[in-house]
Amino acid sequence: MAQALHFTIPTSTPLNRNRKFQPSKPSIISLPRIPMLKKQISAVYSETDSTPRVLTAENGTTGGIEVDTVTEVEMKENGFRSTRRTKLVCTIGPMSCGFEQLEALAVGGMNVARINMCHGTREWHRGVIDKVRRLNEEKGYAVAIMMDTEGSEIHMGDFGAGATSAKAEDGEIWTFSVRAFESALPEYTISVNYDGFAEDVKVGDELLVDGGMVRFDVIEKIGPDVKCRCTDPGLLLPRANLTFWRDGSLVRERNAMLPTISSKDWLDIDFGIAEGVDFIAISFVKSAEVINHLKSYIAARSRDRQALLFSFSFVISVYAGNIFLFDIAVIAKIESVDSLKNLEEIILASDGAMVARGDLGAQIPLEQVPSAQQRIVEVCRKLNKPVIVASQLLESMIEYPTPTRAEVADVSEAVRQRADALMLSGESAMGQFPEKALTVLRSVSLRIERWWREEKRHEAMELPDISSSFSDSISEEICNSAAKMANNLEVDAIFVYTKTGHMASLLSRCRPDCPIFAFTATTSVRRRLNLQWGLIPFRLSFSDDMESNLNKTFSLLKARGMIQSGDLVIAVSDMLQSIQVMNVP
Ligand SMILES: Nc1ncnc2c1ncn2[C@@H]1O[C@H](COP(=O)(O)OP(=O)(O)O)[C@@H](O)[C@H]1O
Ligand SMILES: C=C(OP(=O)(O)O)C(=O)O
Ligand SMILES: [K+]
Ligand SMILES: [Mg+2]
Repeated sequence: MAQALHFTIPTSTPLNRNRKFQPSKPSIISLPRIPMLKKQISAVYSETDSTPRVLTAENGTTGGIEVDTVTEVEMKENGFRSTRRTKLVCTIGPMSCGFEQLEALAVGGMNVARINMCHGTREWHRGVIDKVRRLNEEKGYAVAIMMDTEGSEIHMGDFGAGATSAKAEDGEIWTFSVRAFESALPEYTISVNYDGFAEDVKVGDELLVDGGMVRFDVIEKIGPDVKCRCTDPGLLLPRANLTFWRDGSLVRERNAMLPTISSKDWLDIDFGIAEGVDFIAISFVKSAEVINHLKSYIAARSRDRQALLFSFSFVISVYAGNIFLFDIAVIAKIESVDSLKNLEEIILASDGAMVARGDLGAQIPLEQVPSAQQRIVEVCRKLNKPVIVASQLLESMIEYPTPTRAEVADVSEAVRQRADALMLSGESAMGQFPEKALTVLRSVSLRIERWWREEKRHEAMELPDISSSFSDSISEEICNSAAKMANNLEVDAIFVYTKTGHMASLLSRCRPDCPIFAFTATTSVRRRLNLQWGLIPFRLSFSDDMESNLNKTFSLLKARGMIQSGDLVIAVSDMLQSIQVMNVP
């Protein structure tokens, strides 16, 4: 196959009023041959019915194009230039787990549904996954699923007997105990999940619940029980995180030696792999090692699963660095002192990161959280990994229907930093107003993005070369150039035809002014792209013939009223590494 960089370059200056031009003959810059593994996409797995299927441009499952119903409506109403670039993650809990509630969130712009394995039963988690799947299949959404592990840090247990919270008042004496309680807890008693707790704490230590939402002084130790006096009153919520401090420093004793992935987490991970979740988020990551370990585990398990599903000798692993079609992306949660120390190596090893400000704010002084956030977002952008800003974005909306001004300012700061995604936790899991909270994230994102775009005040970020092969370098250069051209020519959209999503993510990394339409042949890649800034993922079966791909796309999108004749588009593809500039015919 031709290894060429195709530039279809306009003869006249393209920036006239209606940005139309007469294309000249394409000028072709020849590059050395690179093995492109063109045939390897010949078989892909259709996830809707568990039967392997051959997808080609001619006999694709739909012959059409799949896109979110919400995106489609938004694009028709506001024009695609003003679609939302920042993606939204919602934690699902008792207030959002019904089918109608999930649908309302999907309508409201939820791109990823997160289930937190700290809470709920296996049956409950499976129920949520099934409902999201059904929503995708029946209503055309591409909501991805993120499973968030519990991790082995110290936390309180449930209250038992259906109690959902307890109030600790100033001066009250509470017992934190490692005993196993059969039924309801005695009054003023909290169970602790970590057996070494009673040994590790000392009289005089300060005990912080949920990073300081409630504080206690340790006053006495009696066997498995630790008696504490409340010094800062507040609400105790089930499974809240516990840290203890001595002489102003976080105590990291034997608990620092707890494995990042506990035995319960491994069971949950097996469950996530079996269910085919899109993302697994790992709590309290300390180093890159654990991420590498998990990734090779997932790869091995996915291969087993593939072997099971395919008794035929299809080639299903599609070359893209080391990405497989069944791969589950691993998200490193940055929420500890160690994760900040090893930030670059952790991000490099992961497929994305989360600024988990809840626990992070319990491990470093609160006033250091904003700069840590800025640094994490920046490192992720440079290394081309999606980043989620999480926790307390709209905390007051758990109880109230409108956010505080400060919360809106916090959300807009994350949008201004151009994080890939924002996340709701308690607001959507157990708050009174999940949909309203999502609406606030959506409208603040849209407004701030537009404001910054119109003012052209984004400082350009120096993006380092990240490719490890010559072929990848070509893709990277193409994407950097395409994004720059898109801004200079003020094009309406960038189209990217991508098998693995890699080329789409490289474009997203450049944060261009226009939206990026990402066409991919597989539902799982499409769902995964839903976490990345500025990407509008479509499922489309396409071939290696760019001309026919473009014609097909134009006619399908035009038929649905999503683009118009005359719109100016830049198209790039990872099969025929090329950039083309053209008006929609
Ligand atoms: N599956 C669930 N079942 C019950 N409650 C949940 C569930 N998921 C989340 N929650 C509630 O929402 C709150 C916020 O969610 P999240 O931030 O994910 O957890 P945490 O506060 O434990 O870190 C939790 O403290 C819990 O009260
Ligand atoms: C997102 C976080 O993790 P979790 O809710 O699982 O504690 C956090 O700590 O901010
Ligand atoms: K968790
Ligand atoms: Mg956390």
